[in-house]
Amino acid sequence: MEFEPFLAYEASAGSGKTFNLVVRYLSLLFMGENPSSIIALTFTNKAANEMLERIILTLEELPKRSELSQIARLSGIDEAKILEERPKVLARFLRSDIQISTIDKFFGRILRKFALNAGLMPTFKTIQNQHETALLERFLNEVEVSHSEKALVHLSLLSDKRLSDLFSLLSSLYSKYKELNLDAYSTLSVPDDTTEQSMGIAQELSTLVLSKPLSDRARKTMQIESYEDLLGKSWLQKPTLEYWDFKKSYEPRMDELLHEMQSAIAQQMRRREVLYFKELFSILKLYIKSRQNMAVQSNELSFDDITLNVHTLLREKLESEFLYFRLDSRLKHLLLDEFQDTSVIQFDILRPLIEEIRSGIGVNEGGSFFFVGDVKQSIYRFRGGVSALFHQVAELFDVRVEPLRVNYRSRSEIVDFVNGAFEGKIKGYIPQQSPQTLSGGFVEVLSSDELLETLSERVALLIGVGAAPEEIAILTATNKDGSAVEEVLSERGYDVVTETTALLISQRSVRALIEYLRYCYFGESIYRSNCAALLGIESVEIERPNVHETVTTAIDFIRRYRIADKSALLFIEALRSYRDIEEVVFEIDRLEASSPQSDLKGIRIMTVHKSKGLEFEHVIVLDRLGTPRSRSDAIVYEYEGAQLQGMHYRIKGREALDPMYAKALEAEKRASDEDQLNALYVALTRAALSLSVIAKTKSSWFDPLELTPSARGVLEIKSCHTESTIVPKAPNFKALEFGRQEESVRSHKEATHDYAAVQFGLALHYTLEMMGDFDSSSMKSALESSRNRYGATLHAGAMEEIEKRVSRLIEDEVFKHLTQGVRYKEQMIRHKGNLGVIDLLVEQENGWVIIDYKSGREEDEKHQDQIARYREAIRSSTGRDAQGYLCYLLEDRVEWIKCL
Ligand SMILES: Nc1ncnc2c1ncn2[C@@H]1O[C@H](COP(=O)(O)OP(=O)(O)OP(=O)(O)O)[C@@H](O)[C@H]1O
Repeated sequence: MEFEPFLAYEASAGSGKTFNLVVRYLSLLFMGENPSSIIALTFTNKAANEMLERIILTLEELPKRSELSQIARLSGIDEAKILEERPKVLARFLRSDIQISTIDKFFGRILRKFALNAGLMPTFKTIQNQHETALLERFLNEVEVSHSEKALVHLSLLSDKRLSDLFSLLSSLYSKYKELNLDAYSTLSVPDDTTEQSMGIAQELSTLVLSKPLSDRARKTMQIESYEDLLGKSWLQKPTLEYWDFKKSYEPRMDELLHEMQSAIAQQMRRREVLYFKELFSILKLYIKSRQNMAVQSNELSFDDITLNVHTLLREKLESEFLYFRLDSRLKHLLLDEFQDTSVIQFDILRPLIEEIRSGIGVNEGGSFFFVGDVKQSIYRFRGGVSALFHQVAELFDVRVEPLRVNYRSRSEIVDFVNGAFEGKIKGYIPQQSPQTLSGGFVEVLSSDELLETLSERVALLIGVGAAPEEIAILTATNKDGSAVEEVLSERGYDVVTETTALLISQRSVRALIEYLRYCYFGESIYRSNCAALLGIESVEIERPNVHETVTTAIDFIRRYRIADKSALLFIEALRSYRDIEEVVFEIDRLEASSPQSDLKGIRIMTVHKSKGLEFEHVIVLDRLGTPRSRSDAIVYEYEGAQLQGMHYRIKGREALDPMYAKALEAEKRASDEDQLNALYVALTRAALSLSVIAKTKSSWFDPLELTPSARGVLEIKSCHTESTIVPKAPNFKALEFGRQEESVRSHKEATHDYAAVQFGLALHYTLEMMGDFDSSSMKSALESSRNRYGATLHAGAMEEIEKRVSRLIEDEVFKHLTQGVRYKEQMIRHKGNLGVIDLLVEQENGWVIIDYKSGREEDEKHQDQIARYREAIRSSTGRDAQGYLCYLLEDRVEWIKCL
């Protein structure tokens, strides 16, 4: 293998595209290239951060990394020499202006450089979305000034849309307006109105048909009250009237009239379309103007604003040579990840840069262009991503495209499952191979109508067998579903990481720092107390300093309180871009940067879209919680490869009358089916060790894959869960819930690697939890609930065994004695940062009794420690004595251990 300057990998998930990109990046470094001459771009912040982390980690651990041999092969430098050079290369890399970022941020940097040429201030802020109401106000103002109110109202009427819907349509058109010819409709003549003509033909047809002997229902449907009524007739959509009840009375004249009427109606629809686009485009122009003015005035730009401004600047205003001379004369190597999601406009901006590299002249001599992607994972069509671009670009720049066939991410059971699910479903799907070293893994497809319940059980099971929370990712279809999952899991005591909790400003160390800076600025003691509470200490001793230098103040603080985790350091970095402390205290809540993955503790919850490019040990993909909304976009876009060929106005029933429209609609449907399959492909290819798919029994998101409930492989856990807390948490005891079943935390306690035993333990606990009283009638109904819930996953005879053990328990004299008093089942406690569930807590006259059930005798000592912790927690929070018992519900007896 030698270094090929122009190369692309088009390959399936987990086949090492990003891996190879990192290898290539590092090879360039070892070949002596300056880090600032290499740009590596990807789509999401997460992916960019991960790429950076991967590069640093690989450099740090190079001697034992598999990348080493690859770098040696690619760069032609031998391994010993590479290792010798490593400290130097790492030091230089860390000192350089590293250009690894999202494509949006890269464009942001370009725009900042040329802001004045674009009529903007270089200090502009980037924001997620423009301020809706302010924008609406400005837009309506613009409409008024240009006397276009009528057009707006007309448009609203034509499309039967509320202003807010129209406004979001304008916003989505804004991002692609450069692909549209905004003047295309202004000169187009409007087809004649054919309503009357159609009604005339309809009446003639009606008279003709009604003159024949007909069934009552046929007679009824031939009565036409109005034009709208006519449009609703199902026979209008048919190619001929020689069908159904009309058949007997059919004569050819009927079809002549039908076809004449159909083409008149089709023309009327085209008329509506032309009128619609004329109005829409004139209004769109006003919208674009308001967006642009607003950006200038507020000095805030969204990523769409940035991209469009950069495009105007580079492709319309400046000479590109001049631009790239000024942009960065050092740029020589371009590496693009996830290329399938590049939009036409983004590519158009990058194009001169690639041309420059391709021309290989001057400073670009020896330059390179490398891109990787997977068309099957193209999921940003709605945002303008055009997967067809991949091959077009390869052709345009004469780049060799190579496949990668081996999956290095997922265990073989998962790879086989994914192959089986998508072969024949995704066009041209090539099954992936597994290396021998990655055999095994676990896949299950569960069918359930209680999605969140089943999900909690799966989480409990994974934690129960020893998975660390941060190794688990739950992928949902929408953000809303993610919030529902977050609520359920948090309620059950799990730490979760979502997009919001992953924000840098949500991290405890950063929040403590912010409170401290606020204290410095406002001098109010509340901020000081907040800061202390966040640090878990009595009080913050530092006196309020005189803040001249925010960054230095922040550094002093983190040194003093030893909170220098990665998030705090990254935050210090972010602070540098603020003008002064005043800007920090008022603006910091809008900081959108995320925390490094390694600082985040808890189960990951994210949408499938956000999971692209990422990998996790255990993945649970959850079906849609709600029913999806049906498509109601006003416009049907028609693409030919990456080029937008046309736009059609969506009208119900139009496809039967207008073949061009029918073709476009069909293509759109295919593309949207493909989007759905691609999203599922992304979802099912994130897991390394285990994958659980939780599907609804009806109208499931997974329907296109025709999955059946099944399980394959063995669930084995590689690593052990270690907890590292950066900031000490304040010890507290909090009675969270009474009478709730908390398997999640409970499963911690019966950590066993045997799936059947875990299920048995869970079902036994559940039965005891469900017993209102400890008598046999309560037991019967509790057993019933337990059977419903666990029946399918238990081994044969397990329920009977549970019944036997529970009956023995409720007859047990010690049990009867210990449970005299007020009983709290499944009492959740939090103590010293640890979460636990006491199976049964009894309040007696002379103190508390803690009972913890166990179904087996393994790990005695661990259990005793646990009880000791519970006793301490109860004692310290209630001030009363607590006795702890382990209650072993064994096969042949009940055994008690009193913990001292
Ligand atoms: N040649 C290789 N040798 C060893 N490990 C590899 C190799 N290639 C990839 N891997 C590992 O396999 C996993 C998946 O690789 P990577 O993330 O690069 O795949 P990808 O093709 O970018 O996936 P996706 O399309 O899902 O983004 C990573 O953990 C990576 O370190």
